[in-house]
Amino acid sequence: MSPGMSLACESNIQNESIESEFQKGVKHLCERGIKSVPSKYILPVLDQPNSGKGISSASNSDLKLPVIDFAKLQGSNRSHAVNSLRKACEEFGFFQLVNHDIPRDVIENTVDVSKRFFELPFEERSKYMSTDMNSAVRYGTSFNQNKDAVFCWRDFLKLSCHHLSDVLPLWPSSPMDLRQAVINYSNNTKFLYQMLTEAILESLGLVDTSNNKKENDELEEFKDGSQLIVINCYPACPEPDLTLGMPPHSDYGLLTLLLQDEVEGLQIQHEGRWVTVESLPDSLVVNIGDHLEIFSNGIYKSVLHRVLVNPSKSRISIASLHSLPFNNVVQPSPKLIDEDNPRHYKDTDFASFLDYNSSCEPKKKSFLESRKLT
Ligand SMILES: O=C(O)CCC(=O)C(=O)O
Ligand SMILES: [Fe+2]
Repeated sequence: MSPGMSLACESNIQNESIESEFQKGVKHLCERGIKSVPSKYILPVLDQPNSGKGISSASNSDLKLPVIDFAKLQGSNRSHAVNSLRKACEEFGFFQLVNHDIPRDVIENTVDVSKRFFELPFEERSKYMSTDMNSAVRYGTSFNQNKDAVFCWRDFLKLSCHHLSDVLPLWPSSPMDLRQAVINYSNNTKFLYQMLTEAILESLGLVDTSNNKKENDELEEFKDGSQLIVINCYPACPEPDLTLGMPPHSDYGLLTLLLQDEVEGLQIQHEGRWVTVESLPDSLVVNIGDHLEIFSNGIYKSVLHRVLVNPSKSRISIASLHSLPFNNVVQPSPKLIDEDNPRHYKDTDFASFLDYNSSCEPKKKSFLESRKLT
């Protein structure tokens, strides 16, 4: 072998071992004391958070997400709250949910145990690493670490909650209280999801509320859907202007309920601007996913959002993603289609979303775009 070839081999081996280090996640990288962002995480200038690209960042005082009071949605005279919900879903695709009734200790325990999970030694966390998108438990990094050319500044733990008795033994056994804390949290968010779904169907005019009857075939199907808990960890980043915690994306399912800690970072796209979502004490952030945009035949929008990282503080968020049962077909509600409002989307299902994700680098709303009828 010529000396030149041997050098080329060595640098390939070096590149491969650096690549495999990145696969271990951002927390692992930070624990090794980096002072700058490695090139693997540096976005092309136009995709960097402050590049503009025709979209400016609004400050918090500028614009706020609508606030929906869950207690009022549950009351007997709820038509005003249902109207506010409809407006929030039409105009923002996102809202803050207050008075949601999840006990404070359930929330605090979930955030606390999530932080402790990410503080475990890498060897313990890595037991749950899997590149299989269908795995019931998956510890990973970036957005789609099998495909992303540039990595984002996020590690995550995904826990499928469906069917709980089958998947629970697969969830991390350490920290010892993780399973119980996440079960409590997921039961609470499932209940909220079910109540919100009922109110959302009502806001679309799809539930017969006369005589206190709540009749709707879709309601039962929605209520019994799938649930995935995603715990996101965004370590403090030495150069936050060069990278993102999550790239602009929309969520695939029906509804996402998000708990963020006190560190802000989430931004949503609204009227051509990036709007920072305030961290309101005791609230949850709720957003419409692709499936609900399809089901509502485009009346409600699944909105692009992204996550900025912080120069000094690590951030935790916990997303509860709700969708239809795995094999169900998602289609625009026939009741929302008529001559004036033709069908805007093709049928889809969760499996085709996964296929799409495994076959290409997910870019922004491309899955939803692929379901649109022209
Ligand atoms: O961390 C956040 O604030 C947002 C997380 C998110 O968008 C997601 O998990 O899909
Ligand atoms: Fe999201």
